[in-house]
Amino acid sequence: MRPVGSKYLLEETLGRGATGTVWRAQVREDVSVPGIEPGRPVAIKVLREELAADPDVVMRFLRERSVLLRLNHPNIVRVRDLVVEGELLALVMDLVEGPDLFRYLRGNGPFSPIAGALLMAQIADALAASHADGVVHRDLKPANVLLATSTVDGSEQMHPMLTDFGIARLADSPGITRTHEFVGTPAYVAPESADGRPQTSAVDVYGAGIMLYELVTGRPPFQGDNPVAVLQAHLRQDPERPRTMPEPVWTVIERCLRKNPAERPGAVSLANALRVVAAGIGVHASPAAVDAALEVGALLLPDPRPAAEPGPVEGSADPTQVLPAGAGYAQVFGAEDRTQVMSAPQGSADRTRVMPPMPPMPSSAPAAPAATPPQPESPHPWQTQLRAARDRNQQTEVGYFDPQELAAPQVAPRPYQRPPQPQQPQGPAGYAQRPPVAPPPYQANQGGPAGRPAQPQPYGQPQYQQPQGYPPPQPYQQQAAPQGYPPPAPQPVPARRPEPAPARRPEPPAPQQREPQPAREPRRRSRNRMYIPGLGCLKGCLMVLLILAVAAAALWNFTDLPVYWDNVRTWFNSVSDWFKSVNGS
Ligand SMILES: Nc1ncnc2c1ncn2[C@@H]1O[C@H](COP(=O)(O)OP(=O)(O)OP(=O)(O)O)[C@@H](O)[C@H]1O
Repeated sequence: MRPVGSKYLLEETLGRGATGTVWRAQVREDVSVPGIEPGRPVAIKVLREELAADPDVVMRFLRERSVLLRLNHPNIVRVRDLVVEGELLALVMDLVEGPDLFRYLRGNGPFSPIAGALLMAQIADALAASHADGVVHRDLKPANVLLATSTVDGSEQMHPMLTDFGIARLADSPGITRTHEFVGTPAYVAPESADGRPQTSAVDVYGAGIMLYELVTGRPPFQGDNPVAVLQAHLRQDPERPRTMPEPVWTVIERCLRKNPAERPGAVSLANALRVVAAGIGVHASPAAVDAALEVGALLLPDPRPAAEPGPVEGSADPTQVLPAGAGYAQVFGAEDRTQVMSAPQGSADRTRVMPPMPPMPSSAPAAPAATPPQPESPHPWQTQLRAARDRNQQTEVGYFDPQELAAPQVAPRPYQRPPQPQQPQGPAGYAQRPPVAPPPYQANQGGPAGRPAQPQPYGQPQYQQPQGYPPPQPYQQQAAPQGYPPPAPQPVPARRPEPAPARRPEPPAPQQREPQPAREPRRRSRNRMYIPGLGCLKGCLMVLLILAVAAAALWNFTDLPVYWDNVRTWFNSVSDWFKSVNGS
């Protein structure tokens, strides 16, 4: 066993990411660490040398210590200790026995919409708690959700736990990232992060929307040949509703993926909405639950700022990590942004900006004032690290882009500012009137129990599993992609996945500020679809027989065939008569 710091012994590697290596470890017998029972194994994330050698990262590490240690929620992996010793930076966490969600998805295929919604509801709970504490995750993705498994009454249960809080921000240091780089994972990066606008907790809600889409379909909504293409898709493309996705699930995803962060729901309302959706799309959902699910848009309000928000923590080293009690935006904006320790040019935005200049977006996102274009710099050694061979393909990236392509920077960043304030309710105003709803529309493929309670609950593995028809893990397999970015996944929805019954209400119209798109006619299908093996072959055979019959009739009527046929019969009769006469004699 390898010692790390003076208190821990590393046992074995659990995995490696862009920011460090995670080890299974133990506390030395002769020391005691608050919160860690003696003998209990822990997970230790040893940050990469580049990070540990960066004085700015060390400074952040120390400053954010109290915040990271304070995050305490059933769906957040608890950080127990931060080690800063010599050249070593490490986070000591609770050890989670179980796969991460990325691996689970790759091995088991997508979740049913109900299971996906309930899983994301728990992750939204975790986000709500951290946002209330002023902490934005900034790197939400399946690889950062660990599934704690336990056996209850003989069945395996899973419990999602969000990890890597604050790590993206730690890595987002001037010594590590440079003017044209960003920290994040392109498939999950919010548009405002991609083009350098200020980031708020809405970036996490965007990431949650991407994740929900991926949980239910098996692939993220925006893909491209390279990171820039993916980021451009985040900025410009509207996500497309998959054919098989229930309407309420799509409503939630579409709202989370709004280009304008102010139009996205807060994490609290997202969690509530997801539970309402899960309760209303099951086979046995009551009409009231179905109705509620179809009206879920009305629940997706921007951050409602619950009354029980914590005030500023006395003595907090980094006030921007903590929500000022009762403070509005003006107060936060008016305060000096102490997190801006980066040596960015005056007036530049968060250095997480990376995108090349984009034409004005169709969304209502506020236009950015132009500023001095950043100066070119040579690639940082950190990039070399990122290009190194990895055993995973959902790496957090520090991207580097041609400065000529960069978008003009904007106002100073507020990476940890208050989440968006409540705005006008984003109710169903923008949606078509809902026609009368009869029976639950998603009965065809939902297996949820009747009236599933809208509350967090442990997930049994069977609930999540989509045992049939999921394509093998090609969508996630590493392909030749620059900088280790996950390659675009193939499109197919699992072939044998049952489809939901046709939607009972018209497609909601595209949000007002989006580019007009040709309306897609919902595919009409019989309500009682049944798959009969060999039906296609049978139809083909019948068709061939029909053609032969028509051809024979035509030959008979329009050619001399009857004459030839009479001749043949005559010859046949004379031959048979001859045989009879021979036999008779
Ligand atoms: N607390 C933990 N308990 C058990 N395993 C963990 C824990 N934290 C991380 N791991 C495992 O370690 C591996 C690497 O974790 P890490 O967070 O570095 O990966 P990552 O999220 O893919 O990296 P990055 O986001 O930096 O690209 C993951 O596969 C995860 O399963």
